[in-house]
Amino acid sequence: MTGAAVLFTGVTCRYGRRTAVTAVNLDVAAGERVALTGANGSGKTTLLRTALGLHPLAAGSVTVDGTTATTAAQWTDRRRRIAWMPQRLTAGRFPLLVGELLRSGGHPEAADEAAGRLGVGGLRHRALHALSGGQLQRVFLARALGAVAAGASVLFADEPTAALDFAGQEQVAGMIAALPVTVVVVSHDRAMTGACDRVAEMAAGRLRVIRAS
Ligand SMILES: Nc1ncnc2c1ncn2[C@@H]1O[C@H](COP(=O)(O)OP(=O)(O)OP(=O)(O)O)[C@@H](O)[C@H]1O
Repeated sequence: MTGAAVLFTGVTCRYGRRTAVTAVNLDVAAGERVALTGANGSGKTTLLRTALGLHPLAAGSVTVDGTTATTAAQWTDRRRRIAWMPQRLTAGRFPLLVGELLRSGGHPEAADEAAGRLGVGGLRHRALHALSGGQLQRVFLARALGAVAAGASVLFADEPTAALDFAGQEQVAGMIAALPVTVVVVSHDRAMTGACDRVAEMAAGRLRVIRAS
């Protein structure tokens, strides 16, 4: 048992024979906001995806709210605990509408309300693959806010402001920082990293430095 809301211990991930993440240890306290930074390809996305079960662990463990995930039921529970904002759409041209994605977070009303605040409320009947990068990030955040309203205690966000205009960067960073959850956010945007308590920097798959923001 641990006091950390999210605990990475010796996390190592591989793509084939190539190691992308090496022995990462990171503990994130409940309610803390940690920004993950570092060079392109340093393993930030892979680290978050592993905690969500989207990429296998080669070694180490990840606990969320004190629990590990191995069985299918535990993974389902893990995904309910974590609201996830991916960097981009990885399901390709799967015919999913914005409204369907918003509902999938578990709290359609909260997601709809957030979509309205984020200026994408009118896009419910649009196919996801027909959105611009910035519109898609706003929809992902609205879904994540729905997931938080449905009970998620953690937000993982991968470059949530990267495709946004300046006003959007400020708005989204502010909305993420105001959430009453534990946050791990991959970002190089000052508005976002400045709203975090700590910055953890990765280099070549390893966690190099952790400092106060
Ligand atoms: N599906 C994949 N197959 C093979 N290698 C991959 C795959 N995804 C990522 N990699 C490699 O794993 C390493 C870590 O990638 P990752 O996407 O985790 O880095 P990142 O720090 O998030 O990068 P960025 O800042 O560019 O988003 C990189 O060398 C990348 O090329």
